[in-house]
Amino acid sequence: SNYWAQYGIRQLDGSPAASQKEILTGVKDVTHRDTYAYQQLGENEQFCGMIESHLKVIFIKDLELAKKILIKDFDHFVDRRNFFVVSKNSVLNKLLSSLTGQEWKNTRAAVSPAFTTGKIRRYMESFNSIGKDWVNMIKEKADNDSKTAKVNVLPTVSQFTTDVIAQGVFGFDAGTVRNPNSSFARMANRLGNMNQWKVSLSLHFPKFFQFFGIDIIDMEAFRFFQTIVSQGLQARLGGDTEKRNDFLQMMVEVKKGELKADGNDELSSFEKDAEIKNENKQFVLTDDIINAQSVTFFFAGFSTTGNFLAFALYSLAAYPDIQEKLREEVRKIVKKDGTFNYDDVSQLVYLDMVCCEVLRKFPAGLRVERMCTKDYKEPESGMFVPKGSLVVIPIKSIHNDKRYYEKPDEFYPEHFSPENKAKRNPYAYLAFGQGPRNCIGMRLALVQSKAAIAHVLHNFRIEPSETTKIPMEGKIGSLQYLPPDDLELKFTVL
Ligand code: HEM
Repeated sequence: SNYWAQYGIRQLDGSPAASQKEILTGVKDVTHRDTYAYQQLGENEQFCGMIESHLKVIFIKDLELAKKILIKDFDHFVDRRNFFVVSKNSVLNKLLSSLTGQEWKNTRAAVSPAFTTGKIRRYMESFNSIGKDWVNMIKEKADNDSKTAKVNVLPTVSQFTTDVIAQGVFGFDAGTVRNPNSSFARMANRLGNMNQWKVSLSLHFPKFFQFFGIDIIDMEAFRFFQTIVSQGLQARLGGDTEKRNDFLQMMVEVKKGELKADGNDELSSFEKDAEIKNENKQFVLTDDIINAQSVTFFFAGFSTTGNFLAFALYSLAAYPDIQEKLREEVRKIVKKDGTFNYDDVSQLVYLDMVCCEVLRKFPAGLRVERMCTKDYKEPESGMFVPKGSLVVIPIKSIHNDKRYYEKPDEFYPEHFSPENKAKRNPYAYLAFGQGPRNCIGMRLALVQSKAAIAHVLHNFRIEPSETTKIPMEGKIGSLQYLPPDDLELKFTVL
């Protein structure tokens, strides 16, 4: 049926790119349809309608429309679809990424100060100490003569990210770099790496999952972290007076009204507004909400950051000249003891260009999605978005559009030179989404990853191994873009 015809909107059928059967069997993902729809729409077609199982979708191609949805008329598009709607577990519905309406606004405002650069600075010490342990662990694996280690990239980077989360969120030394089988690491992997096929099915048949009470996440792992968080919170709220530098500590400070953003400039105007609203509403940050936000790190921050690092190391191995240039930059700021200073790392221009280019080519999230919560009419384009429909902004297609990027098929950090960046429409770069509901962990993810890359490049030359496929193709799975499981690289001690 042609649902969108009643609103005078062109309806596009995405099934030539991915049939319902291919999607349900996990061979393809709805985002294959995004790529197809993006190509089907003409230069001047700004959007179209699509149907995705039970969802009515408005698919956006035009960046001005994207801007209206993400910022100017955000009021109509506050919510995201709830990935965990199928779950019996109410705490999952309290994740920042799933919350809706006013409750989302309050929670976002309450936890935002914990994600400003001033607060992330607190973590730099652990990025350095974990980074050094990590580099030493890789060195121990290197062959005595050739000084080369073959590294299975994904599990290796996740040792780093696991310890960083354990330390940064829970103030807990998980020791995964030293002992890759730590129970914290096993549980983090179980929680962070969801069964893609199950997730994909749940998106199509939420009612079925609800009816049979099927959980899409690993509940045992989930309870493991809930227990750690509850105990940590109680200790910090109770007699534990030791000053800690972790997320739980900041949440306790929020609860007591002690945590403020360190320079107001760092908060977006939305966050400032929300902060004021928040005081009026007397929003109470309950232990349940804190608990849920701590677990968010695993869903929203764990595999995204690990995958980003894996893609970054792969890109540097595949482009030795870029690697060399970056190593020179990194070595200018390394301190005698092999660590890095927060401000120095943040100011490296080429490192930032390389990271942006990695995220342009390999965006962890393939779409920005917003649920329309009240009917929306955009007068210039004639676009009408009925309440209850889903707006899709295709990140990967926009990142590969020649109109915005000179050499979309190449790995070309110059796309993000200060001059090129200044010339480009900012909405053409959506790796972390945009607007009030963008990625709250962006700064944390970038600083942590930049520290990891700096430690690796200072100590190793990275090269493809015999088994590394060039060019690498990412795997597409339930709205995410993932590196291949068997990505292997050679690390040679310098
Ligand atoms: C390279 C790593 C990462 C990438 C590429 C990434 C990407 C994204 C994207 C595309 C979104 C959707 C934004 C939108 O809808 O406009 C998002 C949301 C989110 N991210 Fe990240 N992310 C990363 C790391 C992290 C980390 C480390 C955290 C730590 C807590 C995090 C927490 C979140 C949360 C909580 C949301 C939902 C925000 C809300 O609904 O208010 N992310 N991320």
